[in-house]
Order: sequence, then structure tokens, then C-alpha cells
Amino acid sequence: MKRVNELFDVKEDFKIISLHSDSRYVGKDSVFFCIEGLTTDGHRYADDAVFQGAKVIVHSKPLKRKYPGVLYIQVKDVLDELNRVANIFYDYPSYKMTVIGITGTSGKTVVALTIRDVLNHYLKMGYIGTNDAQYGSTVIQSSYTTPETIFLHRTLNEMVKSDVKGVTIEVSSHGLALKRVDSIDFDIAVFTNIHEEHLDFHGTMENLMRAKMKLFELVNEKGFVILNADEVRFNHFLAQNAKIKAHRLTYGIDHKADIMAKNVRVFIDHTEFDLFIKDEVYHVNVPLLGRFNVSNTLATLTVLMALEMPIEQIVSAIDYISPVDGRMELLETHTPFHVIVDFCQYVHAYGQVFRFAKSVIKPNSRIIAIIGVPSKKEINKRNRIAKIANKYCDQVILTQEDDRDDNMLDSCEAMQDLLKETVSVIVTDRRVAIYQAIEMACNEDLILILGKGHEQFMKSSVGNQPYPGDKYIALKAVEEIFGGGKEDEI
Ligand SMILES: CC(=O)N[C@H]1[C@@H](OP(=O)(O)OP(=O)(O)OC[C@H]2O[C@@H](n3ccc(=O)[nH]c3=O)[C@H](O)[C@@H]2O)O[C@H](CO)[C@@H](O)[C@@H]1O[C@H](C)C(=O)N[C@@H](C)C(=O)N[C@H](CCC(=O)O)C(=O)O
Repeated sequence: MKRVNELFDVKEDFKIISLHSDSRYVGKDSVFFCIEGLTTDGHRYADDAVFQGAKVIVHSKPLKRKYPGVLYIQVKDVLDELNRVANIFYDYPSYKMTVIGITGTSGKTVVALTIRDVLNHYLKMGYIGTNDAQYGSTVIQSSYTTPETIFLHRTLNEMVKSDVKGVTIEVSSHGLALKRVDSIDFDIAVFTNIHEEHLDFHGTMENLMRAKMKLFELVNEKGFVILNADEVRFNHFLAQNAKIKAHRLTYGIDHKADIMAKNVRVFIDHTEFDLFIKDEVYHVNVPLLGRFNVSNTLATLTVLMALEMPIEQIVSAIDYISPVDGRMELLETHTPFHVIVDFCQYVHAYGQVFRFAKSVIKPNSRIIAIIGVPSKKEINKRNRIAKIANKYCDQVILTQEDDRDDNMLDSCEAMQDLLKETVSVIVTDRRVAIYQAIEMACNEDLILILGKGHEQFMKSSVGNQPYPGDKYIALKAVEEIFGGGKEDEI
């Protein structure tokens, strides 16, 4: 709780219990911020907010009605004001902990969770990212990868009260463009990679890069920005456009960097490489799969370097790295064939996973891919995934990936028409598709279950529907068909 004159430059003095930007959740004695959105305008809900108990309305446009006893504060930019006020209301939580932001198209979750897991061995850590916030045994669901400002500050404040000393935050381009993290004091910002994504929202690659660039400008002058030397286009863009206050460190495989990996060798269950760090070389073995996860590992190690860990400690911290749920996760099936579950959200990720699969399977073994078919709205994505699947997959099972508005069978058939160089079948029920793959797999085949990763829900137009998850279903199928599944995991 705060007094209103602690939050705003006003002479009135009454208590404020909470902050809100959605009128549907406004509580008594609160502040409501009217935000102009993409579909509606928060100014339309100012009266609703007052009805629900708001005592202060922060707005930028003129309002039709004003009620006595309510303080109306007009500002130029409501999101800027929201950031300023949320910081004060929650006692500047990000200044009381080490805040590490991770941005990039892919790898945000793997890097954020890996840094969290490794650092947890030294200090109490929290994580905010793909649909939840976690610290200790607390898990708070959120609707976004990067939650909105009030949620962020409230959660960071709870973490501080629970003695959390550091936090990793996944920072999406939406989050940056919509000013969700503008008032967070970042100590370290990490860049993974950039590919075409969310151009429906950003419009152009330049706008997308500009949105991501902002994170690096938000890092304080004592902090570090950690860049991927192999992402030449983004680094060039930063050099031309960014005003960065912080120190820089780089990691890379193909381009010279502060921390480098060479002689990368990928295996079905781990990856090995030579780690070049401050003139020393160490042979390293990590349980993360694929060349792209070498970059993610390097990003993690560079964060440890920024935190001034001695080299020996950085190298031994590699032992704390473990696979991330639903991200290139090799299931323990004890079957003669292998099963990998991956989230695989973007087209380039399909290419990476298929190339990895091709490089690790035996010459006469098959890649059997279960692919969730993109909807009618994403025809371009559908075409591009089909093209890559034609090149690498031996068999494809086309199935659902969330319940979309269009007809599932039509979408599957349209995609099947594109799969001319590989054998495919349509099984619209995702559970049946997984069972079918496991029934047909033989020695050393590799089943790839793609598109849902860790998710235990199916999105639908009426909200999320329960779904046990790809891993659960696959292990259950193995147990039922082969009797060899690990019961404690299913
Ligand atoms: C594109 C985008 O991010 N849109 C966000 C944006 O929506 P919007 O501009 O359409 O908002 P709006 O519905 O017009 O509402 C405007 C304001 O009126 C308020 N309102 C609205 C209705 C009402 O009855 N009362 C009320 O007060 C809203 O709370 C809001 O403050 O502002 C809304 C409220 O803040 C967000 O809920 C909404 O997120 C949408 C739902 C969303 O799905 N966002 C996704 C794309 C997103 O953010 N994804 C990223 C990236 C994920 C990734 O990397 O893949 C993420 O970080 O999760």
C-alpha cells in the first residue's frame, strides 16, 4: 500500500491499495491506467473502473465524464506513467536484485532457464518467462512470455520479499514494443538470435530489430550486454543505431568472440565441443541437443563471465546444465528407437531440428516427424515447413497443434499436397498421431514430436483446453505398447 501523494505529485492524501490497467480486475482504492490498445481503448473503461472502486484515473485523452471524489491525472504517455508509478508502488524491486533479460527469436526459454538453474547453485534465483513466473516452490501463471508492467513489478517485489537475489526474464519483442519492461533495471541483457517473427505486429525486420535493440539500451552502465557474434546482421544494426551504456561481451561459434566453441560434435543424447575462454581451452560435454544449443550454452557461460566468476568455476558450472522440459528433450523410453519432443515455434526451428536429426541417425534409420499443421492464416509457414520436411523427413504424420478456427482436415490435406517427396499420413487427433508413430518406429529410428513442447493445454477460441502433453502421451504409449516406459514419469 502507498499514499497517493507518494505516487503522484498531488496534495491529496489517501491510500492506494492496487494498480490496474484492465477495468475488469479493478479493486477498491486503486489507480486505473487508461491504455490505448490495438483492439480497444482503455479510456472507454474509465467509468467502469470508477464503478469498481478506482480512486485515481490516469489518462492521456479527454474523458467524457469525471466523478467527484476521483482524482483524474492527465499525462502525455500513460504507459510511461504506468512504468514510473509501478516502480514506486512496488519499491523498485528490480534495483534490489540481479536482473538478467534474454531476448531473441529462439532460445530465450532455454537460456533463461539454464542460467537460472546454474545460478541457483550459488544464490536464490527466480525466472519469468513463457507463461509463468517461478521462484522457490512458487509458480504464478501469466498469459505472456513477457508479462505486463504491473505483473512484472508485483512479482519481482514478491521475489525480493522471498529473498530471491537474481532473476532471469524472457523479454519478447512484443514486451519491448509495448513498453512492458521499460522501468526494469537490467544488469545483464543477452541476445540469442533473430529470424523473421511476428512481422504481422512489427511490420518489418528493421522494426523487429529496433524493438529488440531497446533491451540493450535499458541495461545500466555497470551492467553487461551479451551478444552473439554469429548474428552479424543484428550486431551491425546495433552498431549503427543503439545507444548502449553497458559493457559488452560476445560469444560465438563461427565468428571471433570472448567465449567460443570449436570442433562441435552433435550426438543423439549430448553435444561436445572445445570451449575457448580467456586463452584457455576445455573439452566440454553438455546434455543439450543440436548445434543451436551450443550457442545457448555459450550465452549462459558468458553471463557467468559477466558476473565475474573465475574460469574454473565457469567450466565446472557446466555440470549444472540439464535438458529443458519440452525443448529438444530426448525422452527416456528404453526402446530401440528415440523420441524427441520440441516446441518448434518458427520455420527456422524446423530446419534446425531436422538437420540435427539427419546428422545423428544411422544411415538406414528413419526420421518420423509429427507436425502440427499451421492454420489457413499461416499458409506461408505451412508451405515453408513442408519444403523442409520434404528434404529431411522419411515419414510425416500431420496432426493438430491447438484447435484453430479453420477446418483441421482441410489444413492437413492442403499440407499433405505439398509433401511430395516424403510419405505422409493425416491423423488429426494428436494423441493418436503420437501412438501411431511409436507403433511404427523400428531400430534406431528417430521420432520428432514437434510444435507443443512442454505445453499441457490446447489453445482454442474459447480458451485453453486440458491436454496431457506430448511427453506424457509418448511415454504412456511406450509403456502400453512395449511395457518398458518409466512409470514414475508418466
Ligand atoms: C499484440 C499484443 O501484444 N497485444 C496486447 C495489447 O492488446 P491490445 O492493444 O489489443 O489491447 P486492447 O484489448 O485493445 O485493450 C486496451 C486496454 O484496454 C483495457 N481493457 C480492455 C477491455 C476491458 O473491458 N477493459 C479494459 O480495461 C486492456 O486491459 C488494455 O489495457 O494489450 C493487451 C493488454 O495489455 C494485451 O492483452 C495484448 O496481448 C495480446 C492478447 C497477445 O496475445 N499478445 C501476444 C502476441 C504477446 O504479447 N506475445 C509476446 C511474444 C510471445 C513470443 O515471443 O512468441 C509475449 O510476450 O507473450
